[in-house]
Amino acid sequence: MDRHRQTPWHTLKLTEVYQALHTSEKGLADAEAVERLRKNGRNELCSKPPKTIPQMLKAQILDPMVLILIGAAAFSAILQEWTEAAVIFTIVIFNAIIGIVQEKKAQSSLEALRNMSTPTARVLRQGEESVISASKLVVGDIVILGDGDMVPADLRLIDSANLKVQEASLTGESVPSEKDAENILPEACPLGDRSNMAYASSIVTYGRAAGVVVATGMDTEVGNIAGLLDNQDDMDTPLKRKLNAVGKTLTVVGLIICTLIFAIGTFYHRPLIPQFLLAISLAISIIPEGLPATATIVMALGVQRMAKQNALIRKLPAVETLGNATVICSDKTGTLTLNKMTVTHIAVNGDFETGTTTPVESVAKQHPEVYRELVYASALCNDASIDPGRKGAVIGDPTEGALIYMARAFGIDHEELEDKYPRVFEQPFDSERKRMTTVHRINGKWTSYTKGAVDEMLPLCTHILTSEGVRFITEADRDNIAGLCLSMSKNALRVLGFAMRILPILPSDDDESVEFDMTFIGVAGMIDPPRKEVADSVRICRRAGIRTIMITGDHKATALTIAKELDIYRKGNTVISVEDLDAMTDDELDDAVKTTTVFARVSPSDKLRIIQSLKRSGEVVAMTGDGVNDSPALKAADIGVAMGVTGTDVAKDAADMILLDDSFTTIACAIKEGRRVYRNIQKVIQFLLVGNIAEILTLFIATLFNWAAPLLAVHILWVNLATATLPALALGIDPASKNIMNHKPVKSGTLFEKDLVRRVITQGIFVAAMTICAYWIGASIGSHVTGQTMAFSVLAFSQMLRAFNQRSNTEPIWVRDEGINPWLILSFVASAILMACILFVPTLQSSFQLTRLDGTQWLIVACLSLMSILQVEIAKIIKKSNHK
Ligand SMILES: Nc1ncnc2c1ncn2[C@@H]1O[C@H](COP(=O)(O)OP(=O)(O)OP(=O)(O)O)[C@@H](O)[C@H]1O
Ligand SMILES: [Ca+2]
Repeated sequence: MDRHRQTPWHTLKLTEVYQALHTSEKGLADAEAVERLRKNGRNELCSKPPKTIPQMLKAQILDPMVLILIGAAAFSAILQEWTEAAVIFTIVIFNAIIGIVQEKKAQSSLEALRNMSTPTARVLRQGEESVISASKLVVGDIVILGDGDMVPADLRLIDSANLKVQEASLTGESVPSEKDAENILPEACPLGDRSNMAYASSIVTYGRAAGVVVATGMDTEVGNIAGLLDNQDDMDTPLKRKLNAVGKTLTVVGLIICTLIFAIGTFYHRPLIPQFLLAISLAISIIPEGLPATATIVMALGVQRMAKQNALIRKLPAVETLGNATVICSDKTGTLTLNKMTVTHIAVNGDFETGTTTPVESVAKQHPEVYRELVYASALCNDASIDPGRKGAVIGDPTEGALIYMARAFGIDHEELEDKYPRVFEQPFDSERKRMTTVHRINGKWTSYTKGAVDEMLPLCTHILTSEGVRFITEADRDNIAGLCLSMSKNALRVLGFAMRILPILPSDDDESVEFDMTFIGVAGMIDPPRKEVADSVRICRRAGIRTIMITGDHKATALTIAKELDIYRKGNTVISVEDLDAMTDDELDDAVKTTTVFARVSPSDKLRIIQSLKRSGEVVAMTGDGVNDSPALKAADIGVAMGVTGTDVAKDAADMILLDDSFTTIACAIKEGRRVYRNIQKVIQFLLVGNIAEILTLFIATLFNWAAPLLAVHILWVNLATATLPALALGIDPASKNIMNHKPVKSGTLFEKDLVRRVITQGIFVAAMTICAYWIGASIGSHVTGQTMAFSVLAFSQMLRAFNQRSNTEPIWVRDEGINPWLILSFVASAILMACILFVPTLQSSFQLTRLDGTQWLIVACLSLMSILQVEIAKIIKKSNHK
C-alpha cells in the first residue's frame, strides 16, 4: 500500500479519490472487501510482543535471592555435599517453573481481556449500512461517523455536518478542529489543518460525517508515529504496589533476622555452611515474592469471571475499587430500562385541549393526514437506520428507531422520504440542548424539522399547527401541552416534541441556529420497559450498603415513575430536577445528595458536579455513561462504567469498566466479584504470611537458645514450594461467601486491616510453638533426626490444614456457606502426595535427611498439626462471643 501512503488525499477531488481507490460513494462489494482484507491485513496497530518464556526465565534466574541460592548450591557441590546441592538446585528450578507459569497465566488472561474490547465501525458496503469490527475495515470502505466515535482509520471525508474532531493523540492539540468535506487543500497543508481528512485514533466530539478509508492499520498516520504500542503497564495496580511495598518491608525485616540468626549461630560456633544455607533459605521463604504474582492472578481470574457476566474490566485497579463502592449512579435509558423504545401514543393540535393521546396503532389506519407533519418530522429528523440483515434491528439511537417504526405504521418509509427530500442542513442532537434539527426542501420551501425534549422546545415556539392551519401559540396552549406531557410522563412514557419552521433562505454553516420562531406540531410518547431484574439488584445493593442513584436526561415525572417501579426511590428520598440543581450552592447540594435517589433532566456536565459532591461526602462512586460529554464524569468517578451496546467509543475509552449488556444488574454482579477478589486476596495474604512467620520464629528461637536446628534449609524451601503455592492459588479462587453482599462496603486501603495483622501474628506464633514442640518431643523419644522429621511434618501439615480455616475469619471451619472449593481439596491432595514422596520414598527421604516415624510419633504429629486448626477455630469463637 506504499502507493497510497504517498498520495496527498487532501488535495484530490472526491471523484479522483474514488478512482484511485477503486470504490464509490456506495462502498465496496463484500467480496472485494474480503479480498482486500486478505491482501493488506487487518486494520490494527501492532503491539509490542508480550514477554517471552526465555525472557521470563532470565528474570527469574537473575533474581538476587535465587542467584545466592544457586551460589549456595554450587558451594555445597564444591564441598561435595551432593544431595544438598541437588535438592537446592531442583527446588530452584521448580520455583522458576512455578513463577513462569503464574506469570504466563496472568499475561494470557489480561491478553484475552484486551481482545474482547475491540471497537466497531459503521460501514457502507454496496449501499447497505452495517456495523463491523473496526479491524476488518479496508482501504476504499465508506465509514459513517457520529459523535463520540473514535475514527477507526484514516479517512478522506466525503460528507460532513458540523463535524468537530479532537486530534490530540496525533497533533497534541486538544481543542477539537472543525472539519468540512467540501474543502480541497494545497499539498503543503500540515496534518492538523487538513480539514477534509479524519485520522485514525482521533475522536469525533460533535456532528456527523462519512468518509472513505484511505489507510488502515500501521499505514495510518498514527501507526506511523506510534510505532509499537506498549501494553504491559496496565498490570500495575494500587493493590500490587501495596503488596510490593509490604514485600519490601518483609524483605528488610527478614534479612535482618536472617543476619541475626547467622551472627548468633556463628557466635555459638555452629557449623558455618549449614548456618549460611539456613539463613539464605529463610530469607527466600520470608520474601513473599509469590504474593504480587498470586494477587495478579486472583484479580485476572476475577476479571475473567466478570467478563463472563458481561462486565468488562478495562483497568485492573477497578476490580479493587469495585469492592469498596458505596454509591452507583446509573443512567436510566438502557441501564435501568431495556432501551427497546416503541411509540405508543401521539397527540397533535386538538388533543392538547382535551388532554388525550391517541394510540399509534388505531390512528395509523384511520386518518393519517392530520399527522402528516408529525410523521415527516419523525422520519426526516432522524439519524437511525434499520438493518435489514439483523431482523430489522435499529442502527443508531433506539429513540429514533422507534420513530422510524412509527412512520412505517403510517405507511411512510423513512429512506424513501429522505431520498425525496434530502437533508440540506442540520443541527445534530446533543444532550445539553436536548434537541436536533434538520432542513429539507419540501414543495419548493426550505422546511426545518426539530425534535427534542418538550420543555426545551416550547419556549422556542411562537406558533402551533392546528387542523385549521398555523396560528399563534397561546399561554393556554402551552399549559395544555405541558399538562399532557406531564400525565404521559407519569405513565412512564418518554415524551418527545416536534416542531417545524419554513425558512426564508437556506441557512449557511455559519448560522448560529435555526431553532426559533418554530411552529409546534405535536408530541409522541414511547414506552421503554424497565428491566425486570433491576429491582432485585437494587435491593441487593441496598443490603450491601450501596445506594443506587438514577441520573437521567429524561423528565422528572418519567424518571420518578420508573424509579419507584425499580425500588430506587423510596419514601423519604429526594428527587432533584435540573432547575433545583442549578439553584443549589455546593454546600446545599452536599447536604441534599445524602438522600437523593433521582436526578432528572440533567446534562452530562451536571454529572460531574454530582460526582464531586458525592466524593466530598466520602462516597466511593461508580458512575455510568454513554455519550461524548459523559467522559469527564466517567474519569472523575472512582469507577467509570460505560455502556457496551449504546456507549460511544469515547465513553468506553474513558471508562474503567464496560457493561457488555448495558444492564444495571451487571454492575451489581461486578461489585460482588470485586468484593470476592478483595476478600480472597486477604485470605491468601493471611495464609502465606502465617507460614513465613512460623518458619522464621522457629529458627530464630532455636538459634537464640543455641538449640540444635529443628529444621534444615531444604525443609524450609520444600514447605514453601510444596505446601504453600497450590493452596494459596486455590484460596485465591475461593467462592464468595453468601454473606458477601450482606455487609457494608469495606473502606478502601484496608487490605492489611488490624485484625488481619493480629491474626497473622498470633497464628504464626502458635504454629512456631507447635513446630518447636514437635522437635523436642521427637528428639527426646527418638533422635535429633526424628525431631527434625516431626517438626518438618507438623510445619507442613498444619500449613496444609490451615488453608481450610482461612476461608472465613468468623464462620467455623465446618460451616461451608460458600460451598465446597474443589480446588482447595485438590491442592491439599497434591500437597499431600508431594509430602508422602519425601516422607516415604527411601532415596528422597534420605536426601532430605528425614527418617521413618513410628505410630506414636505419627499420632503426635497429627495432634500437633490439628492443634493449629483448633487454635484458629477457638479464636473465631472467642471473637464472636466478644462481639455479642
Ligand atoms: N435523538 C434525539 N433527538 C432529539 N431529542 C432527543 C433524542 N434523544 C433524546 N432526546 C431528548 O433529550 C433528552 C435527554 O436525552 P439523553 O440521551 O441525554 O438522556 P436520556 O436518554 O433521556 O436519559 P438517560 O440519561 O437516563 O440515558 C431526552 O429525554 C429527550 O427528550
Ligand atoms: Ca443517555
